[in-house]
Amino acid sequence: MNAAQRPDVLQKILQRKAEEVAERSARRSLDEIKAMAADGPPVRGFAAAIEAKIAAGHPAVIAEVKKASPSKGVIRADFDPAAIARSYEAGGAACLSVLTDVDFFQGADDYLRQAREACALPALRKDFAIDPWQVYEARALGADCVLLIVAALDDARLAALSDLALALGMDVLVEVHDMDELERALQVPAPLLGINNRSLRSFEVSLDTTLSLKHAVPGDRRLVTESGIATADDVRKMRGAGVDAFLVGESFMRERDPGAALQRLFFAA
Ligand SMILES: O=C(O)c1ccccc1NCC(=O)[C@H](O)[C@H](O)COP(=O)(O)O
Repeated sequence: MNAAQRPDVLQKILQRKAEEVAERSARRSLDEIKAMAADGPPVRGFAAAIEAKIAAGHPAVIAEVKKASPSKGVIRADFDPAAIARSYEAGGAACLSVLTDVDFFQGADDYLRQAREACALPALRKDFAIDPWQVYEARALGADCVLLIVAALDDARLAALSDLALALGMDVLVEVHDMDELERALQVPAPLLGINNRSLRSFEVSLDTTLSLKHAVPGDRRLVTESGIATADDVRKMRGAGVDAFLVGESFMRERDPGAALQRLFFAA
């Protein structure tokens, strides 16, 4: 089966996610999860942390806590989210991204709690949000930002989930893969706009995805380039094109000390 014939992994993930939301919301009602969200720890400004780094003349790195992925299998067997978070903070990260999806990324809600509690960085809950219940759940877990993947949502659902997250005090990272999705993303008033360089069909990564869409991102959005950033050349290419915010997982996760790897890649003279 070639890449063009391969079913989009996102569709498989979304099918399973709908089952997961049904299971979780049967165990805990919307009213209960709303009450838990209201009791969540105070929000740390996620977009503000990115802007502060950039205003200080630095790249803003959202450093991902990622054990495994559909494209690569297990990336880091020796996985301690709290130690990784502390290492990222010491290495100069602006924010964390923590994968909580169980079935495809071997993530866990506890990884988000542990990573966030171990440091002062704001944290993105990296999951596949399709339902308001999950947005309340994210806040209850302590998330400071949620990911909304345009390819996973129709316009009405995208707007509703974004409005809800913002109303709960969180930031929203709206993620796109192509021009159609970018145009849809711009209907949502969220400042963080992620361009994911990884194809959901072939898993191929091309930084040209960011470079080819960048011109269409208005000045009031903060472009975050996501996936496949691994070398000094990648960083130079992106910064040369005016991209100052990065979401990086695998290349740090494969290093013994992920924060030292971040420091070398982004802050070495
Ligand atoms: O990482 C995957 O294999 C993947 C597959 C299908 C949907 C999403 C996927 N990754 C989520 C991400 O966006 C990345 O974890 C994130 O951008 C970091 O990418 P990387 O630096 O390449 O680990």
